[in-house]
Amino acid sequence: MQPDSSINIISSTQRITDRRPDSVDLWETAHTLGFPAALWRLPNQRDKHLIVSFEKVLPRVAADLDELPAGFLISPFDNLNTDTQSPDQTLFLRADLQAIFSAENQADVKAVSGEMTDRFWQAWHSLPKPQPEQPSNSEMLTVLSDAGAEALYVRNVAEAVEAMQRGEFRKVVLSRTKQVQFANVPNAVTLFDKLCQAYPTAFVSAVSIPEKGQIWISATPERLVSIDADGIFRTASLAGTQSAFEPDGTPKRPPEAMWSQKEIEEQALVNRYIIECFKKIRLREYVEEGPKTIIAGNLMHLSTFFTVDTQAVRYPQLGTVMLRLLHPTAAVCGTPRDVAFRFINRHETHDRELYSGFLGPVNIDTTTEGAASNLFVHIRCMKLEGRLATLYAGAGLTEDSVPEREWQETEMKCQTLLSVISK
Ligand SMILES: C=C(O[C@H]1C=CC=C(C(=O)O)[C@@H]1O)C(=O)O
Repeated sequence: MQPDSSINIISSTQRITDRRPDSVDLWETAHTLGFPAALWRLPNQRDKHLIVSFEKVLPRVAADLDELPAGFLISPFDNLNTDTQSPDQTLFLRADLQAIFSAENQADVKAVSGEMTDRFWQAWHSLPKPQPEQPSNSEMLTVLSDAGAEALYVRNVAEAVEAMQRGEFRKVVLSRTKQVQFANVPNAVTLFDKLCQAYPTAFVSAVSIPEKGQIWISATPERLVSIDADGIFRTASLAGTQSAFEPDGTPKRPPEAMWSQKEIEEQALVNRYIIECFKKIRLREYVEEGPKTIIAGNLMHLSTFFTVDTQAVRYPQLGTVMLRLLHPTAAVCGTPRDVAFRFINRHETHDRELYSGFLGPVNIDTTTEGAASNLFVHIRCMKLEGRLATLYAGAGLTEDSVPEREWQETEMKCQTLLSVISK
């Protein structure tokens, strides 16, 4: 595809200056100007991507993959398509400036020509010169104690179990938060880079939302909806959790993992939820693979993979339609969905905000083959507000759940980020 003449591109042969911007430069420039930015790395890929939106207050849009221009979506959990009161709650970062960084952190940048782009480059030129390496964050992170948190969580799980034993619903995912304080405001790009290195199979991202004063950072293992350049649709069900390590620290072998009946049932419910969504649109031509044990950082899960060739089934809008039907899946909400959603709202005392929503690039050229959209469930994430980080973790409950074990599971999930950002 030929680049548009109104887009200026810095390529390896065409530099606008003697210094080429790296991801920290572009992130910091966006931050200085109050522009939203998203930085991400797709699972099993090396290139990192960054977009900057020149809209300081992000538009709330319908998550329509067929209509939206290139950009990045990030949706709250509390964003049900049946909620007619506030139907469009997904935040959209339009790709006004777009950069791809190769493994050497060399940028190829493209941006639409105009006043805002000029302002951006001026601000970049005025950035203070790169500082020597900052000290690492180790020993500079304090976990803030929340005395009643465990007791409250355990009580809520016990109530959920009783409700499920009475037959009120089959599954619910209850979450909690854990707060940590950095001694100094951490560099989001450094945290992002550490996560990329630690978790090559995760979707790793950092999203800066200046209007909220928040940066969300995550390393999620859960794909929600992808449509690649050839029109291949992908989704997956993910549930069931155990440590990826033996008590002596040796890594477990995924094919030999043992799963309890509770975990098999918990994942089967997510699977059934996805199949029900296909049934609603009478789509039978999906390929289902699994369940298989997968590694997600320090943890293992059960996952089933679904693919559909949207060209073969002549359903080009499948991604958009399934996104509307799937979110929030039974991996973060429960079944039946609306009953579980109400239980969560009645029992969780924190606002989930963007945790357990979805996020990812839409209509972005990720390869030479054309534009693709890749949306993930926003788990294994934290919200950064200055020096304060709030980590979020949930556990899928069934009538067989043991409350204290579920609390332990959320602790392990918090460790996915904590063990990396504290190094
Ligand atoms: C809700 C979360 O994880 C979900 C995804 C995989 C396994 C899960 C579980 O075993 O409970 C959860 O359903 C989370 O990490 O906050």
